[in-house]
Amino acid sequence: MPEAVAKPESTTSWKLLRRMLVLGFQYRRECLAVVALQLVIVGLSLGGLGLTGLGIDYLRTTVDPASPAPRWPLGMAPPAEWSPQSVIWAIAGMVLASALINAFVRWAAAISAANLSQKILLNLRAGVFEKLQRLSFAFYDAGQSSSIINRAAGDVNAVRSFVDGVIIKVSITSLTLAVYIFYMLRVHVGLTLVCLSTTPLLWVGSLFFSRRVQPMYRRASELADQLVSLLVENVQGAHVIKGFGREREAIASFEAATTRIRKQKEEIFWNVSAFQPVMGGLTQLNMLILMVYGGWLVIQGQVALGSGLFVFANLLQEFANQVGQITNIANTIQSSLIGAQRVFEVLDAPLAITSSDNALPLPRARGEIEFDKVTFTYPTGRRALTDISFRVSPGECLGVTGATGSGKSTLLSLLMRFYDVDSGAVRVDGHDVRKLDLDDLRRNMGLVFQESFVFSHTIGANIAFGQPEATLEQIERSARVAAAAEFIQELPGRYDTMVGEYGSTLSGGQRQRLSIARAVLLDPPILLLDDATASVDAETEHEISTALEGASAGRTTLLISNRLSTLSRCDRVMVLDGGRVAAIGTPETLLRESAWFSGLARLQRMEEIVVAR
Ligand SMILES: Nc1ncnc2c1ncn2[C@@H]1O[C@H](COP(=O)(O)OP(=O)(O)OP(=O)(O)O)[C@@H](O)[C@H]1O
Repeated sequence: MPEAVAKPESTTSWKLLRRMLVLGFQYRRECLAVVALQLVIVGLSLGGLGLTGLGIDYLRTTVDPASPAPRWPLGMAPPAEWSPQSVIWAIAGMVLASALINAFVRWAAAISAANLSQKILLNLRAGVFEKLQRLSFAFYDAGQSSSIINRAAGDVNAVRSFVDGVIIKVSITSLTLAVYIFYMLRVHVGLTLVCLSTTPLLWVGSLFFSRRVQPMYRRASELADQLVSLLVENVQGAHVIKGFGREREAIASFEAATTRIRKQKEEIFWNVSAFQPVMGGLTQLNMLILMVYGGWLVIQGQVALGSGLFVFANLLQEFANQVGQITNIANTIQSSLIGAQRVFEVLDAPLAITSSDNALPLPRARGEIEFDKVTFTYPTGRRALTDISFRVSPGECLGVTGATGSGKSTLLSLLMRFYDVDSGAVRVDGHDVRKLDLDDLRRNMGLVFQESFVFSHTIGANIAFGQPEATLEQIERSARVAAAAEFIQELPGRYDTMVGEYGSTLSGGQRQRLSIARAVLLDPPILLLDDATASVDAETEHEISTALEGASAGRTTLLISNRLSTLSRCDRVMVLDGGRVAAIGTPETLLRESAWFSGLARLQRMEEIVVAR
């Protein structure tokens, strides 16, 4: 079965949640450290608050000796000879000390939370990137590259936020709420129960909110994909856009895409911002209850003014803040669920093309190639090859020609095992490629693509891409074989010259020769050349043909081309037509026997005559 991006419906939110909890469990030690520090912060805040309440109670008895005496905790009662002013100074000093320690612990907590975030992000990105490297072409055919880029860059952030924004926050919030409730119950049980009676409404509200915004977050991710896709297309196709004077339309479509994102974000924002005041309003209701009922309890002498009502009011406010966090947490859960789904789709995509457990090693192939009744259909359902059979002997050069879309490049993809055949077999040295070790198989082949891809690195690093440890001497030798040495010598930094992104500072012919040098450096027994001279002028064609001749010497070569001059250098030529073999033989035989080949020859001779005139 080809790899494809799994359907979103196949993964329920519960399954995703469970998976992310498992992921969070991997970081349990770091999470526990962050939670522990937060608990110290809560403890210090409560300590400071309790001390302030005590100070108020002390002041009250100082002003009105008939009022209830403050209850000093842990034998903290000040010596009788201390003046009221000294006692207040002592209490204020302790409040300040606890605030300073609190600030230090907050700093430590922020650092450990940031470290944890980065660690998770790094691991997730590495995991996704590694998987992307191992996935075969069927996966890339099925998913848009921009969506894949977004998953590795942005969505991993959403998954990370589940650990630090949900798991840790839920732990902190629930522990903090528990501590607050315990403290409030100690002040007065009845007052606590009455004030917190509105809390279930908050939970129902959160549930409603999360159901409402989940589809909005999913849509926002899709729109972000579309924007990246548009951006990539516009940057890569900048020449075409300028050439056709379509800048205005390009700008308009980009603006439309950003507007769609803005509107979607606005919708999310409106929902979040409407939800927060509603939740806030509910918690303020508690304050009303506190003033009426709590005030009565103070008048009755059942609750102290400072360590009772004052502390309680502050706790209630903090309680409301913590409950307000539930909105943020619900919000983060939604966005991270969507992100997680998209990241896990990549991580879970099955690897369709892998080495089997008992794969045969192939250190160095002799170079025999055989296609035996091969039929192949792309994952999109497009049949590309039907019942193809041919053999290439070691050291032989087979030219492959045929109309566009006749299946030439597909032959190379099957040889490299970018895809597996539907039926029949592709063999190298008599072994079915599916039975061979995949790395060994690919190491035995040098591939030059139709579109040569050059990395934004130095010329030398581009040639040594398949063998980074290659010496400068080896690199120079490969460049000479590929007829690239001459133009490289003329570059300002020679082999250390940086080439622009996608090789934009090189001509098409130069890029092709770099690719040939890159393939030659590996010294592969099999060379696969995909239409290297397709879109170059006669002079460059000559240079590339020279390069190809040098490169293919002593190797089995499959050379795709529609140029007669290139094909005539091959031992035999195969003509493909609609994914089938139409003819195969020496160039001379084909000139007589293949209508397509003789037609090609006629056409190109006419071209030469026109050029000569
Ligand atoms: N990744 C793909 N997914 C689906 N269909 C594909 C894919 N690549 C190629 N095809 C289709 O398979 C058929 C054979 O394509 P292939 O690239 O092998 O032809 P080709 O002879 O090399 O063409 P050209 O000379 O234009 O490069 C074409 O009809 C093409 O549209």
